[in-house]
Amino acid sequence: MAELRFPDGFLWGTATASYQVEGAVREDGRGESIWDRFSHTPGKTFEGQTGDVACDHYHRYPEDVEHMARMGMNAYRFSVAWPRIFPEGKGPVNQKGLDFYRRLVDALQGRHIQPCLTLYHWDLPQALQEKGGWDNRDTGRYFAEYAHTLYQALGDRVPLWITLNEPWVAAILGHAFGQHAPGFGDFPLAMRVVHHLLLAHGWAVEAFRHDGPRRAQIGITLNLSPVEPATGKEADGQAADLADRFTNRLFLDPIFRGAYPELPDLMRSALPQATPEEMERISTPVDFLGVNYYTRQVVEADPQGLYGVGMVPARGDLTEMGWEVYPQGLYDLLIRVHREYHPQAVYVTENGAAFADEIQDGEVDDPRRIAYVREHLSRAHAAIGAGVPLKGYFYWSLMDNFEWAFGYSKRFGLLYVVPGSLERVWKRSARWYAQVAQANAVPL
Ligand SMILES: N#[N+]C[C@@H]1[C@@H](O)[C@H](O)[C@@H](O)[C@@H]2O[C@H]12
Repeated sequence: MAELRFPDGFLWGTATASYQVEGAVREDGRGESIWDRFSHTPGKTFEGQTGDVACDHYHRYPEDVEHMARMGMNAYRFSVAWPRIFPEGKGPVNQKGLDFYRRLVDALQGRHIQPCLTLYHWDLPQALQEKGGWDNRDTGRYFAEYAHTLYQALGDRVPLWITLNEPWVAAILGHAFGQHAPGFGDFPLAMRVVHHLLLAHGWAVEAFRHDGPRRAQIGITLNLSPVEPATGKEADGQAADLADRFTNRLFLDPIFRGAYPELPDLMRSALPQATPEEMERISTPVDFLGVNYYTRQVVEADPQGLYGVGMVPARGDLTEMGWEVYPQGLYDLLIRVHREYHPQAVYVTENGAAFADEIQDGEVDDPRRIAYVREHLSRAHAAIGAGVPLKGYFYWSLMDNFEWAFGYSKRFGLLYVVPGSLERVWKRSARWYAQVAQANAVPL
């Protein structure tokens, strides 16, 4: 059978995030997070749904690890809930919180699954939000202390460490558009948060270099997407360039080039005046870049749009999120970041799709998700062939979970989670992905 073989040692995993899967939000000393507060605020999430129980991964993780092992996964990307470790964001460590993640890492290692740990996937301790949150530079210092605590506790048992997940989303959706926690609609605030998140990243990498685990690696995960002009008109091209600067380059440039990209005056003036020392800190070298890829952006010049940029509505093969299925964008993106930013290594830390999955007689047939993953993996394989140092792929997500403001209405998982019982049911895509992982090859 024709197949695309991946390099030996390629990581095949799935990804989740603490607030989206764990539940147990009041258990074993966990403090409140900004997502607890946001999801319990009327009108913020689909039907007022919250992550209070989510997938109950906090208690069911042994079963979930067994599912991963049966799939033949050799890696698992998860995030640590900062409020489980420091209920108030700083101060005394909550030992029971640390113990949970020690048990999870033990279970993964027991099944030869490499842990890939994300330090921050948006669930900031509410106590820090009440001191200004990411608008307060001190939060970045507390983040570095939190990171250092985990380096000491889990060390080399975790080979891959990610400082931040999608800081653009945390900053912009959470502070400019109000669609995510903490729910502000203040663009200058959002730009200060961009800078403070980058500083937090730099301080955490420095702490890692100073006395973190010796044999492990650290990186950051960015949400990236190719930006294309709707037409060949110069104005649309300029709009695409600006959208690229405001989304992709806003983080890629500081981290890999030590400087922000050129931005429109209004946008630039909202960024704090960064000192050379701060930019050096932010661009402390990382071992890898995590890429979260879902779709491309098509934009046009639009005087009514943000900074004159209008998003062209996606057309064609759409997911339940309304995103265009565009596998070629993964290839284009991987080639671009490789050629322009030269990361030592790259992982696809998230790629996946929500479709209208239905369970019938205990079966979930999801051919569109199989096609989605097969097409994206074929582009990933081509990128490797073109020289991109791609070392692994994490499907988003292991299981259906709390999709932020969409609640449980969007199903991304390979495992179908039955409402109420929370029973996990393998979708057909789970069996297909298991074959890929076990063969280290994609069947064509
Ligand atoms: N939406 N969507 C799915 C997925 C979300 O569930 C993750 O938490 C984020 O890291 C990223 O946005 C991608």
